[in-house]
Amino acid sequence: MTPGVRPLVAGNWKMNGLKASASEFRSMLDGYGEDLADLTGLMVCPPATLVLAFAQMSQDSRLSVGAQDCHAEPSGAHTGDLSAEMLADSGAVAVIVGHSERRQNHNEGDEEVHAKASAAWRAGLTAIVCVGETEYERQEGETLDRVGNQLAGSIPDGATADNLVVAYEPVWAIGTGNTPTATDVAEVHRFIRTRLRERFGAEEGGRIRILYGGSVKPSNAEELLGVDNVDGALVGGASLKAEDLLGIAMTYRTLKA
Ligand SMILES: O=C(CO)COP(=O)(O)O
Repeated sequence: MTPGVRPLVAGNWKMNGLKASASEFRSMLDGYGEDLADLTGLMVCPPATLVLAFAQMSQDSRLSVGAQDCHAEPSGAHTGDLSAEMLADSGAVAVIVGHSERRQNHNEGDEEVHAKASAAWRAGLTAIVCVGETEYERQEGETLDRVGNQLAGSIPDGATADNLVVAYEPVWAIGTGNTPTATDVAEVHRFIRTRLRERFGAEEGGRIRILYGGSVKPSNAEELLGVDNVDGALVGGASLKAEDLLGIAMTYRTLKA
């Protein structure tokens, strides 16, 4: 945690969810009471097909809806792509960019992620920029170099605590059940915090949320979310079950007690 920073627990549904998932979403809405909302922000990033429906359902709640990717251009001849403006128009307030699955499956490099983050800002969305090392890079001792390069290359100038969230997601921890030790998480998050302060100023850089992502579940949330400079979680698999995502958010009851 970072003193004075409201954490965020965000669920990344990836390519999962049909209209029938609305009941799962409604359970999240119902479970996200005012007492929990006082402790942490809660967001669901469903597939783009559900953004509009979920945004409409959550209109009077404090649960927010994000998207998982956007194109860098506002409109044009890009069959199958969606612009940040379209996502904002559908009710998204944030968009994940540079997730490792997009970096790997779609060959997205830092330059493209940078353009997508700029597009998010142009449309008034918060950019959730993902960074993280592969297993090989960790074994070779290259973790901080890799993360440092991704931060420098993927985040445009002008980041603030409102328009940027950084998600540290070690690639080898995603969907594997493996997580780094709390000490390793602390080292990387401290490094990211230092870089953000250097680039965006001590105060603004000190307030930008840095989420941890990779096999977060209710049973390990307390250990991971309690680490210094960990300001919430980006949750994949466990976010598909309302009780698990809420269970992770509820960790803040214990941590703030
Ligand atoms: O990629 C992730 C979130 O963006 C993490 O996924 P898992 O929580 O399934 O490991």
